[in-house]
Amino acid sequence: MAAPVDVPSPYRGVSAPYRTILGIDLGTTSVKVSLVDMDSSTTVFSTSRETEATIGFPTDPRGDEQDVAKILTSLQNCVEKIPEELAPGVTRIGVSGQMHGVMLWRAREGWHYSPMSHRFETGKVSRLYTWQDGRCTPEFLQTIPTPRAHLPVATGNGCATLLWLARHMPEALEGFDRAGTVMDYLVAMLCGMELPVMSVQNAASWGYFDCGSRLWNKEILAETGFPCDLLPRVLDPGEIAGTLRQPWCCVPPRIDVGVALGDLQCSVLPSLVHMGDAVMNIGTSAQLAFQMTGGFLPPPADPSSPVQYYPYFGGRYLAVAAALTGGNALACFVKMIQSWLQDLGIPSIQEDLLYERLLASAQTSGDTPLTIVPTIFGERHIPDQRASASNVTIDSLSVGQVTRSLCKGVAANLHAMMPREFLTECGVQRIVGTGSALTRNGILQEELEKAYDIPLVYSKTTCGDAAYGVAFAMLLEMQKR
Ligand SMILES: Nc1ncnc2c1ncn2[C@@H]1O[C@H](COP(=O)(O)OP(=O)(O)OP(=O)(O)O)[C@@H](O)[C@H]1O
Ligand SMILES: O=C(CO)[C@@H](O)[C@H](O)[C@H](O)[C@H](O)CO
Repeated sequence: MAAPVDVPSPYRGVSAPYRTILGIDLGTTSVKVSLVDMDSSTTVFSTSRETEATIGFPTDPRGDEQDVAKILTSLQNCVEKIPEELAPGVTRIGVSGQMHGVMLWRAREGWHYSPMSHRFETGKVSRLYTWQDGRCTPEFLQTIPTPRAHLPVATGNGCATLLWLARHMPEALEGFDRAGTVMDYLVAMLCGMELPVMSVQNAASWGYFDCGSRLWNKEILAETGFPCDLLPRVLDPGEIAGTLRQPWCCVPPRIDVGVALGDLQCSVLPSLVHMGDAVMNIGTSAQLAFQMTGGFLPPPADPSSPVQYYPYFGGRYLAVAAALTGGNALACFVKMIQSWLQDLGIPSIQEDLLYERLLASAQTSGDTPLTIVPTIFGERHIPDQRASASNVTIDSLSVGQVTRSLCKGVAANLHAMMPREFLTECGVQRIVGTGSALTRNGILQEELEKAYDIPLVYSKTTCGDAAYGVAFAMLLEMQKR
């Protein structure tokens, strides 16, 4: 292991206007960073970048893979934007991000640090096999052992992906001796850790993890030839994983870094302040979640149930409808229009402008009989279902009507997974809407309000960001100690 680099003079004895926690979210579409003031819990700086990390030709046609180097570059470009006067005040780092996914790296060769630029570069790493990866078909899932866990295993879950790779593409595992989510890799890199650690939240999202005993199902996995040595040690949410070894971009060294958390738990935490509230977060995917009372124990695994119980904070659980269909359905529509324009030799239109025009035409189109089921990625409880359109009439094909029915379809899909009646029976009286795919889309808001017909309020501040949420989680943890 390399010796820690000396603290450069700019970090010595500098006082900053705020003492802050740096929250990082490694999302599927974008990375976000938030500096949260420890006294007021407010955001004093935030920025984000689209990673454009998706690889065009994955190793399996049903796969969904991202380039880890692009994610790291986008993140460091964000961190470098932290204003000079705020950087010395960073006292802790919290990391959250896309759950379920898995990447591999080689110990001591997984990254390189440049003492000149204070930036890292990726070394010997695999691609990131994301939560949207579809190679573990229902047929494949039937051939793998039943886990001893309350969460069923679905395609895109880390352990299922590793099992698939071990069986069908063993060369993809060769040369690697470490694995984790991309967030665990980042934490290991920042802290110079020989072995990565993972939180209960992300371990549960990989499958084959028993939240009760906090143990991996190693004996079950070992029988299948699964490389159990790759499974990281598991910590509780809020625990410290290590210490930042070197100055990183503008962030001073020797500050604590928390074990990486799930984006789902972090994005709902700041908004779930009242019992009786549920949080609806729509980013690349969509989740509707509320907190179960202390002492609640989840029922045994039921893969056909659209509601699952995810580990939250302090040993509690969240009831969650985690739809694979969210902003990605609209993003797919936008990409389709752009590629049609290109194929037809018509000048392309900027993405943000296209969203603006589509949403404006849906605003004037009013209701429509056209029905779109937008489940292009299937859903975990119905993996074979794909998107479809019905009730297509000659006068329901305007761009505004198609956009509106797509939004209506995203709302209907979430409502089918966790309907209004389920929420009210569980005491939910209000929904807090967060996530940029929801807060930027007035049509989606209208359609959700119609579908749910219970008060829906929107959190337009950064409170709904997982980057803010993970910083907030660390702040709560510090206040407890
Ligand atoms: N200009 C825009 N106007 C409205 N919606 C947009 C616009 N640009 C992107 N979106 C929506 O936002 C979604 C991406 O949201 P976001 O950046 O929050 O993703 P993310 O943080 O990577 O998601 P997640 O946290 O789920 O991984 C896209 O899928 C798209 O539906
Ligand atoms: O959207 C994601 C990443 O960008 C996922 O991690 C989801 O937020 C979510 O964690 C999942 O669908 C819950 O099971």
